[in-house]
Amino acid sequence: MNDDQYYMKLALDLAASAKGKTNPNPVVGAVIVKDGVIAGTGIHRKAGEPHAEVHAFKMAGEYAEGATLYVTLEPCSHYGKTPPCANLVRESGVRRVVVATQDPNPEVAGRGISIIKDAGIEVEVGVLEKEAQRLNERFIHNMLTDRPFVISKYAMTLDGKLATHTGHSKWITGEDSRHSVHLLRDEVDAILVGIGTVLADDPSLTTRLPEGGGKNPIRIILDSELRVPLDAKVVQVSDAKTLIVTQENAPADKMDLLREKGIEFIFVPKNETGLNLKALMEELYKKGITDVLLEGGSEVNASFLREGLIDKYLIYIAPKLLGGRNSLTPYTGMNVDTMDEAMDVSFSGVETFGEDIRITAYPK
Ligand SMILES: Nc1c(/N=C/[C@H](O)[C@H](O)[C@H](O)COP(=O)(O)O)[nH]c(=O)[nH]c1=O
Ligand SMILES: Nc1c(N[C@@H]2O[C@H](COP(=O)(O)O)[C@@H](O)[C@H]2O)[nH]c(=O)[nH]c1=O
Ligand SMILES: [Zn+2]
Repeated sequence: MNDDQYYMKLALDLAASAKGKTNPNPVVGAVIVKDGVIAGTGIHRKAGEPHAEVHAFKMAGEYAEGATLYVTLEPCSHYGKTPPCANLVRESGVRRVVVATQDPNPEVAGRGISIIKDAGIEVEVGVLEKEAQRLNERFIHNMLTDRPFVISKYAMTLDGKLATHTGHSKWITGEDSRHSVHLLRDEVDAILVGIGTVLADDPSLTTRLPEGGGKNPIRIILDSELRVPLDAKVVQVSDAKTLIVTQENAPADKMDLLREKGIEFIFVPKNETGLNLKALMEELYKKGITDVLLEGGSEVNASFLREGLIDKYLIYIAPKLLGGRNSLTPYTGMNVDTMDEAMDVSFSGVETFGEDIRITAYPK
């Protein structure tokens, strides 16, 4: 690893410490190095607050003169909630700027780099670019599609079952896995399940971290016939906000009852295969939802898979075997006739949580 990679790795680790806290903004880390000594570091902590570069320059002070700036995302060039970092960099006195990856935000998209280059400052782009893009996969997806980043997460036994044939599923995975799921919930804007899971598990879908803290994502329930029980845990909005996705012609009196309990509704037209999920995703993004943790169940998983709306897979596998002719599998209802119609993914990593493993995969 050369010096540039060393300092960029540090900037990436700094950025990653704010993962899930800066939505809808990306996470960004900045490191200023002068004569081989780190003179300033900065991270973007929250949308609307100063950017990473601002913190780093404040800390570096006059050491910025003749220094090198390492930043995990191209310095911004627009007036969002904060002034453009590219101007700050131009006036800072730095001699060299190393950028991990360009900012795909159409407001920036290379303009930040040009402003800095035009000022005669040496700029290098692409150091640890893959790592930087993976870290901001959610933000990059938002900028390229104007849709939330959808993570399909489920827990299954070694023989691929979500529950026994009686529907019993508590628990498939152990404490460590379930804790990591709550860490995921803390990071995402919304969690989405189908009415089937609500009826089967009566889940709370809240974030419960033993260390406390953590925020509750917005709970989105796909319920086109409005079958949700009035006493379901997800209807208790004191815990977390709940959005029910249903049809305009769902029973009005039940909708009124639920509205009185603080439930909000999104109406999405039904097409031949069910609710129009692409339209739903676009609508959710307009409401500021930048990522969705899809927690099933098997029918909803299958419909998102069929629509090509899954952007990342987090699959927990427990060292258990259930068998069962009718036991639920992760994408029930998604059926193809021959292997060449299979949906391909690429495995990107395997981690262990207690006795379980978690596979991370991406659509091909
Ligand atoms: N059954 C299992 C899971 N089950 C996930 C269910 O779909 C549902 O999200 C849970 O019941 C959520 O409950 P609550 O929100 O915590 O009250 N998920 C897991 O990671 N492991 C399992 O063993
Ligand atoms: N967080 C971040 C950047 N984020 C960029 O700026 C946009 C948000 O601008 P604003 O609304 O002013 O916060 C965001 O969409 C992304 O393009 N840029 C940077 O130079 N450094 C940072 O630390
Ligand atoms: Zn900026």
